[in-house]
Amino acid sequence: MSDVIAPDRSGPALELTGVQVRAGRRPLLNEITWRVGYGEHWVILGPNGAGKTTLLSVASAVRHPSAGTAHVLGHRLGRVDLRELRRHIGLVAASQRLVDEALMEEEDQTAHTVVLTGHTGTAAPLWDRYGPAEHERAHRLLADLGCKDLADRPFGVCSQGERARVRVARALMADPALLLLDEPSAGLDLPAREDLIAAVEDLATSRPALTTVTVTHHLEEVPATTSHALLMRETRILAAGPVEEVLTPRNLSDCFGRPLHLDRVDGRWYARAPRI
Ligand SMILES: Nc1ncnc2c1ncn2[C@@H]1O[C@H](COP(=O)(O)OP(=O)(O)OP(=O)(O)O)[C@@H](O)[C@H]1O
Repeated sequence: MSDVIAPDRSGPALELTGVQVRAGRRPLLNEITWRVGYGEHWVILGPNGAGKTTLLSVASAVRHPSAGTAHVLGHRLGRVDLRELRRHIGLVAASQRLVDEALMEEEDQTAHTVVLTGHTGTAAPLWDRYGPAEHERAHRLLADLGCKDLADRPFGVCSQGERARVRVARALMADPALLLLDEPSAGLDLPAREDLIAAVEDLATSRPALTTVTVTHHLEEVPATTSHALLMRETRILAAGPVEEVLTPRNLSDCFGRPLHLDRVDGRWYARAPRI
């Protein structure tokens, strides 16, 4: 019998207790205690080098803590096959090569093909593994992300904004319980950013069981459907909890080390530094 593991929904989606991550002697994360319930939508904010991506690497079952315990989808890292666990986690990160985009461009593969590769979690398509149901699902996901017209377009000619939404569709192909987005709007122009945010907000409604964690540098990129926020500074959590309690001018000023004003319009946040 294979060791297939499934998300355990009797507890939280993520539970990190006293987590430390070191690279050599250098601490990258310290005393991280964090709990994410199923169906919650978190944003992680913090200055460059605070440890946000390192935290996502633990949450995505890519990295073990050096100390402390991390449960991901109810399974303790260190006691479970990480590759099996990662089948239930969708990760969209500009820094990671999840799909061989150069090969996709070279071979004129379509956006639909890129989404299909999410089914096998491979960098290139494995055609004998995709039946009519997978093809149909890839089309549906492109439609869900507001880009069904891209299905037959070569991925290589898609704009950065279109690629960003195709990557999210690809991450959803394996029907993950947890979707992690690391700076999904990086490099997008204003309309492309807004389209991506709208697509992520729609997911919160269309997939109520999906848990999401988004890392971003900009308050303007925080989806209105965000339920919780975590602020990091210098390897540690500064504040974490319901978004209305955490995203305050005082917390943000402490986090980024300068006075900041914060506005909220139609559910979205806008931050700016006052002129001194
Ligand atoms: N393998 C490693 N060895 C040594 N230092 C590392 C390693 N990985 C990350 N770091 C350092 O750890 C710190 C935290 O990195 P991380 O990428 O988690 O920060 P971040 O908050 O995501 O930053 P940014 O906003 O700039 O993307 C950085 O100073 C980085 O240089």
